Amino acid sequence: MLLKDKVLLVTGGSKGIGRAIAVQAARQGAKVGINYAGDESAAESAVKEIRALGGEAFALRGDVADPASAPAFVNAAVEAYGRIDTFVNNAGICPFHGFLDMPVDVVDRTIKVNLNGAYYMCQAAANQMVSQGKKANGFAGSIVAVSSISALVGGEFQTHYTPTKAGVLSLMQSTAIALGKHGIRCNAVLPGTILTDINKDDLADEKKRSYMEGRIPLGRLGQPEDLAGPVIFLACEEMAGYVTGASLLVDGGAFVNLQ
Ligand SMILES: NC(=O)C1=CN([C@@H]2O[C@H](COP(=O)(O)OP(=O)(O)OC[C@H]3O[C@@H](n4cnc5c(N)ncnc54)[C@H](OP(=O)(O)O)[C@@H]3O)[C@@H](O)[C@H]2O)C=CC1
Ligand SMILES: C[C@H](O)[C@@H]1OC(=O)[C@H](O)[C@@H]1O
Repeated sequence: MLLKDKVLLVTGGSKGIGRAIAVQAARQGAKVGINYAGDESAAESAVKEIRALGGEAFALRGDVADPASAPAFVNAAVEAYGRIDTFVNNAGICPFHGFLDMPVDVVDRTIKVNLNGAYYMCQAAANQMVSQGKKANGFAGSIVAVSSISALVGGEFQTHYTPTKAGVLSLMQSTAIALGKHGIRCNAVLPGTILTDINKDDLADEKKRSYMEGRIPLGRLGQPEDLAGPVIFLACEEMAGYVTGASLLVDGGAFVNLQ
């Protein structure tokens, strides 16, 4: 088991990519904490799924856009498990909308959740890891952020969203520098198009869905579970102890497929 007795927290862990990470972390021996925004029954079912595997989990409601939600989540984990080892910043929204008539509140909310929320959460997690100090092996913890292929390429209906994903990637690069001396590694995963609630409506358009599928050399859209292995790898100090400031595309090859 790659994360035996480690503590892993994940924001937006009740559904989609975050849930797949939480479940795989529990399979790998981690004790898990899940943050979610509003859907209590999804969070309860994620906790139930982990406990059914014999794992330990708790869920805490909190809007990541609220700076107070970050210390609340970290403190709840410390109360439950005594420490944190890996923090996965995953919560995000993508309300598809055209550029020219983009409402101000949609831009502001997307930035507050995806980028400001990532900043507050990673900062709170890092402070906890620094206060725990380095272990005998020199590591104090790791942070993995779910950025996106959209950090590197654009989207007509994602002009408010893609800058937040580029921001999250940049945040991991700068925190890798700021936190290296504390024994904290910071990395990003960049998913391609993964089938979750976030794009259910967008991909209900069959024409768009088959266009997106056609762009992927591996021949299929992603599943949330496709992200779990890469995140666990980056979290695991035995496997990825010299990896920090890195970004890992998990997109079935979509990014490199020009023609
Ligand atoms: N799916 C994809 O194709 C891709 C997704 N990503 C990124 O992956 C991450 C996860 O997305 P995905 O799994 O697809 O999305 P889902 O919609 O399936 O899940 C989103 C999760 O985030 C939570 N959440 C949403 N807003 C907040 C908030 N303000 N505070 C706390 N939790 C919140 C949701 O909780 P609740 O339901 O309670 O609101 C839910 O647990 C996002 O950052 C997204 O940008 C990146 C590239 C591709
Ligand atoms: C939500 C989209 O389907 C998804 O979000 C991303 O970050 C990817 O680039 C996809 O566009």
